[in-house]
Amino acid sequence: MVSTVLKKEKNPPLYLVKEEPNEKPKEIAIGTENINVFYGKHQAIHNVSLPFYKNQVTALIGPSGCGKSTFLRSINRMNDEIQGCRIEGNILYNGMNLNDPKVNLFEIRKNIGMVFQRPNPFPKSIFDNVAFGPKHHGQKNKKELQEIVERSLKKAALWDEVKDRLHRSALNLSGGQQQRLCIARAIAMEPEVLLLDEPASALDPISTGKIEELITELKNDYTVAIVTHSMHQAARISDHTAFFYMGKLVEFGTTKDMFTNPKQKQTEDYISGNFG
Ligand SMILES: Nc1ncnc2c1ncn2[C@@H]1O[C@H](COP(=O)(O)OP(=O)(O)OP(=O)(O)O)[C@@H](O)[C@H]1O
Repeated sequence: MVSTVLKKEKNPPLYLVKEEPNEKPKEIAIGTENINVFYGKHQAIHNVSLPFYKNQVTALIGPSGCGKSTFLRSINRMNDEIQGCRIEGNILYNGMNLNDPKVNLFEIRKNIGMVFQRPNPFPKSIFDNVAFGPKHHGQKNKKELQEIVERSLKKAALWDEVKDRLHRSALNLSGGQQQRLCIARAIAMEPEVLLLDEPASALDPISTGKIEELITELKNDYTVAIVTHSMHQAARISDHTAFFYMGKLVEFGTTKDMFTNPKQKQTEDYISGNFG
């Protein structure tokens, strides 16, 4: 006789979490070791060690002011641009410590690209925006530049929309297109790592959807770290999630574990909206 077990109907899940990442050996593309960041006397980041796995998306989440952007900016030394900001600790990449003052900042930012919250295209043509980085790194060959521009715009899922107006101003593009252009501009440098600081927060839902789809595609070629306020977004697109609170890393794990079985009470409170 076949017996049927009636399972109690569960509440619908809060977040649609993407499936577990492929269980391939996890190579670390870049990692931080005991990072502390200070703005003058104020310590914004406390002792954060975090791996970023190759070809995976890692989401940095946490309440406003917890230090997500500060931490993200330390990875490619963008905080160096802020007066009074000091970083301690190691940023390990290809056997180097990027936090060594001797490391060339130009090279760091070539390999570790960054896209900010507000799209910030240069007041130049679409073509010149994408070609800007390679030109400054010495690429003068016109044909090569054309190829780089086309390849980068294709990877940023923008080519079809702009291929007939490459020499018109980038400022006439929509906000969502401008943000994909900024991603194309970062990709043109052929980085290994892409740091995205709330790249969709200024965009409408359709453009946000396009950026999310794009990030999922980009991880085939790049390692992606993304700061997001949207936990739905983190759940949808990331493989790993790091939860920050008051400048400290509270928990890090696969996105599935973090959203379905968080280990720390603070993480659970935050993702279930019972924070504060
Ligand atoms: N340029 C700066 N100068 C001085 N303090 C700063 C600077 N930028 C950030 N801070 C401080 O560092 C702490 C962390 O800020 P940060 O912007 O990194 O947090 P966040 O988690 O990214 O916040 P949000 O989600 O609101 O963007 C805050 O206390 C903030 O006031």
